Amino acid sequence: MGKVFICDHPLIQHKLAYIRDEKTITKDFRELVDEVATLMAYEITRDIPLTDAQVTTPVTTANCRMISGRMLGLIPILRAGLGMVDGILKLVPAAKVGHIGLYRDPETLQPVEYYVKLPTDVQERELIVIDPMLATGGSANAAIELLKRRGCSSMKLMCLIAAPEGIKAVQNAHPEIDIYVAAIDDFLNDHGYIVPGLGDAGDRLFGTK
Ligand SMILES: O=P(O)(O)OC[C@H]1O[C@H](OP(=O)(O)OP(=O)(O)O)[C@H](O)[C@@H]1O
Ligand SMILES: O=c1cc[nH]c(=O)[nH]1
Ligand SMILES: [Mg+2]
Repeated sequence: MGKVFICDHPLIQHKLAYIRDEKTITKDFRELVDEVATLMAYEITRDIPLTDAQVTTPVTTANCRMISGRMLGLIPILRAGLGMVDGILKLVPAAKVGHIGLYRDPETLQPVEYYVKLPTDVQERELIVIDPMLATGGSANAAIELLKRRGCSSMKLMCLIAAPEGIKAVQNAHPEIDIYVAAIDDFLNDHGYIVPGLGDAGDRLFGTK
């Protein structure tokens, strides 16, 4: 079974409190999500393999370790996943970015696909599927299934806030996937919103409500 990692670094938790706050304006919300994404990227890249390398310093030769192996791919689920991309790219600027456009039908809560554009070598990359909110898990599962259908085999899921229902849904459908979150909240309300959550991440990022 894939693991669930709670990124409980004090800086992440402090910023998450402001992100949740209904008084936080769009500009600050966007900046805070970007900052938390950078901090979470530090955690999610912790197991990237290293190989020995020698570097010539101005003094002598240094035995170093450098990143080797498969390159990263970031897969934000539109729209809200976009808010975390730049923050991760600050740490891994060579990562390529693929976009999966999904919106959740407000009645059925089922994800509706409207856009897909992936790097041509996506199958060869270690992927991070990015979405601030894991509610029912329908959107994350749809994105992961789409990537698997395209031949992708190695991926992690990165969210700011998850509902227990969403974690269960991803674990049932994709038991091998590790999930990184800043917080696991209490439950979903009747409209499929995470409680206490932060409201609609896309609307708060882009000021659409
Ligand atoms: O786990 P789920 O129940 O599928 O819900 C989570 C999804 O809902 C939100 O997207 P939304 O449909 O609001 O689209 P948006 O990002 O364009 O606002 C959120 O960003 C996730 O993609
Ligand atoms: O709480 C929620 C649930 C789904 N999507 C959001 O943006 N927020
Ligand atoms: Mg939304």
